[in-house]
Amino acid sequence: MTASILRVANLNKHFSSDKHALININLSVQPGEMVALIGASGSGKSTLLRHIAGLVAGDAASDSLIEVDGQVVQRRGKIDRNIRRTRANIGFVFQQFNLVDRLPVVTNVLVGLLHRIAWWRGITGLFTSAHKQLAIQALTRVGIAQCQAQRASTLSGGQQQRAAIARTLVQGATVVLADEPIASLDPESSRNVMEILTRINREDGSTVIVSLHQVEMAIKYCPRTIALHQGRVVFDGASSLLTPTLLKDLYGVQVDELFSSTTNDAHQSSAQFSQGKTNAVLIAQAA
Ligand SMILES: Nc1ncnc2c1ncn2[C@@H]1O[C@H](COP(=O)(O)OP(=O)(O)OP(=O)(O)O)[C@@H](O)[C@H]1O
Repeated sequence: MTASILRVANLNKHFSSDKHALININLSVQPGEMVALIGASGSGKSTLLRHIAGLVAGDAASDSLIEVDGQVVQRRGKIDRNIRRTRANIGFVFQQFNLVDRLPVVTNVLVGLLHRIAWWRGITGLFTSAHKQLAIQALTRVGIAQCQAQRASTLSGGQQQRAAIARTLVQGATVVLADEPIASLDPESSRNVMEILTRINREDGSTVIVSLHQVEMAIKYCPRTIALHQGRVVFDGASSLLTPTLLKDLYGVQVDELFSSTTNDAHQSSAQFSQGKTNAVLIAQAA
């Protein structure tokens, strides 16, 4: 059996005594999987992704462990001291793109190399022409090479998100964590970004974990879905098993938040849903 590329064991996170944001999370992901993380607002999606990237430490009281590609990210609430090296393999795509507005797109993409090149080149901006070629290749793959010299602030939201994905490409990340990458995009740009993530997953074999509000996007693009509800994993299985009945069981009235009413994808998936069966595995629903 292949070793997991991501392992999360016994992860708990309290932000305060009455805010238990992640409750006993256990999961593993195999190399090359494309996994959706769904859940209503506040269910813990961002918090979980930030723990996986080692940006936030879990509760010290839990016997927790997060490993990416065999490297410890954090254990028992302590970020590993080799986190910089581990993070070089983890690309993070944010909802708000996290580009430097006043810098050219190509320079923003080159930031992805900072983990891999001599520190003095990074701080002086002395990237080699081979580095720049790499950045342009990445921009070509995401379809915005023509924007390379523009300031990031002049791009549309969808283009900015594609530049952010190009940054993870030059980084050579084996695991891409995308935190609601389409939440602020129009339907066409959303589809575009999801298609690019799918291509990276299929062509490069990168493992992609993408948090989404819209369940129809999870079903369309991700073979596996992990659903969170109030900090707990309540479903982990094939996305095709997610039916309206199951989602209603899992989320009650909050289920409406998981469907976008305006996109074609939403209409297609409701039709697809009405033919579906409710035979999925529920996890910890009673807990
Ligand atoms: N730094 C923090 N301090 C206190 N509480 C926090 C902090 N970060 C997150 N939380 C709380 O933890 C819970 C999970 O938040 P999180 O942002 O992970 O949810 P989410 O599923 O990503 O939501 P959304 O879809 O709205 O982004 C929420 O109740 C949130 O208010």
